[in-house]
Amino acid sequence: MLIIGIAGGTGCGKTTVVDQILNELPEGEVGVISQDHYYKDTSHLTLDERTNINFDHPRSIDFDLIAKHLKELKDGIPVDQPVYSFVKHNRTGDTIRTMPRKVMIVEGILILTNRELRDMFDIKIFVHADSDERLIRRLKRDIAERGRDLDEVLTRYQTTLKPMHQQFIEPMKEYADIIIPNNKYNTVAVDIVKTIINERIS
Ligand SMILES: Nc1ncnc2c1ncn2[C@@H]1O[C@H](COP(=O)(O)OP(=O)(O)O)[C@@H](O)[C@H]1O
Ligand SMILES: Nc1ccn([C@@H]2O[C@H](COP(=O)(O)O)[C@@H](O)[C@H]2O)c(=O)n1
Repeated sequence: MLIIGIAGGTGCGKTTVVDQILNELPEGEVGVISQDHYYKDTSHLTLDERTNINFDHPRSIDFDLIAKHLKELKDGIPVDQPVYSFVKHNRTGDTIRTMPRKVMIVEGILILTNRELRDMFDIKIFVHADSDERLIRRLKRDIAERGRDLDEVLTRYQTTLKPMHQQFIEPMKEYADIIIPNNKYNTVAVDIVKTIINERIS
């Protein structure tokens, strides 16, 4: 199994890059684990308390479960990724069955901060977009898809997202084998990653 880690700040385009990679590749050869599914269970907290969680700090992520699932997939065992609601700030109780594939992509803002995961990745990719570009994309996406308003996104950006990005995410570029500039759609870089994957699955 080839395991590819794709990191980068919120709104840099990780999910979009993953979709572009999957597009045109034979179905059933590449699987995806998304860090967004692995925010810790917060059922013991009120909605107000959950809203105030710093979701850009590594402690908000259940890295042990990601590593366990990745090991199981390597051993050929299917796993059930939790489904997460960005509206309720909690797991929904549902799961998504994920089958082992020849190539597994693990994507998320903080995945390179975890040593155990980093060591499991054969290729580490960092997707870069400038912070103003990322904020604009995040605003549009969170208002359209994640039940947020302008004030929520900007307050979270100033209080936690920006400082956590500077402290934890940006320094992870040091570990990357490939940095994809993604201020604009970068089809050349996506094609290079696709070529690497095609070599592995053919
Ligand atoms: N290169 C790009 N240029 C313009 N918009 C983009 C680009 N990549 C992604 N987007 C848009 O920005 C938003 C955030 O992208 P997404 O892939 O969800 O980022 P991430 O997963 O890194 O948070 C989405 O609405 C997406 O359509
Ligand atoms: N309940 C939550 C959980 C996380 N976030 C934000 O999601 C961002 C990471 O997801 P991307 O798809 O953008 O990579 C992260 O920056 C968290 O602030 C949230 O808003 N609410």
